[in-house]
Amino acid sequence: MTATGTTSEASGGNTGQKRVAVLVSGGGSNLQALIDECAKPDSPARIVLVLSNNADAYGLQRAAKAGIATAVVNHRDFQDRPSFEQAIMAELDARNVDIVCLAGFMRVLTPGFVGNWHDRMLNIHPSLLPAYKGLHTHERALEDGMTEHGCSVHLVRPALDDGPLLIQAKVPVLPDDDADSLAARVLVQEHRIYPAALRLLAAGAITVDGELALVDGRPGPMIWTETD
Ligand SMILES: Nc1nc2c(c(=O)[nH]1)N[C@@H](CN(C=O)c1ccc(C(=O)N[C@@H](CCC(=O)O)C(=O)O)cc1)CN2
Ligand SMILES: NCC(=O)N[C@@H]1O[C@H](COP(=O)([O-])[O-])[C@@H](O)[C@H]1O
Repeated sequence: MTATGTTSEASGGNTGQKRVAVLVSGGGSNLQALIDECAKPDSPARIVLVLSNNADAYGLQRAAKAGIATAVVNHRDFQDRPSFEQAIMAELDARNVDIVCLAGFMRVLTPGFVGNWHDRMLNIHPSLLPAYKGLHTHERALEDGMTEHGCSVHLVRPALDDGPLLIQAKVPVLPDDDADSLAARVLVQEHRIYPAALRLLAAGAITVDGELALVDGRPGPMIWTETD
């Protein structure tokens, strides 16, 4: 387990902002969208940690370039998920994190960990949930001949890709699409809805009634299209 700090830690930042940790496993393009959003002067959120289970995740380099503290907690270094997650919790607690964002974090989290972050942990998923939970979503949508696809931001629950939906964006599936072209079209929308969802949650605009998210008091999810 390794961690780095930054000079921005000393500044303490704006005390009114929610302190956010982003968990990544790969390239971190969604992380970059969150970094760019939180760099806005009116952001209600401040990213204080980027943590990865993969030391080679490019998302860690994105964080370092932005002056954000990083940590690596490699799941292979632990005998089981609870001990892996205990190490993650220690990093989050050390930085007084308020909100966790999963951004291409590719480990299933246990109910114990998820319970610590009830209604305070977001995930971005590359499908129009509840359709296509799990992995390989674009391939499956193409195999099924879907004409519409998209992405979702949801509050994380123990059940995979479940939980109250905050924002979704829809894209057309084009006749000549393959998984890569469809993924690229969806990713553009992921980079729009994830920052917007984090801003809403950090600003206190999200309430939850059972398993229904209310966005600014209105039943969610907000549904966006490419032209909104
Ligand atoms: N309890 C929850 N944990 C996680 C959720 C969630 O909604 N509830 N979201 C995922 C993100 N995710 C899809 O959005 C996802 C990530 C990983 C997997 C998965 O099968 N992981 C395997 C390992 C795969 C690998 O290492 O390549 C595993 O953990 O054994 C499914 C869905 C994050 N966690
Ligand atoms: N089930 C989780 C999942 O599939 N998440 C997906 O991983 C990609 C991460 O890209 P990024 O590292 O460039 O943000 C994103 O497309 C995200 O929706």
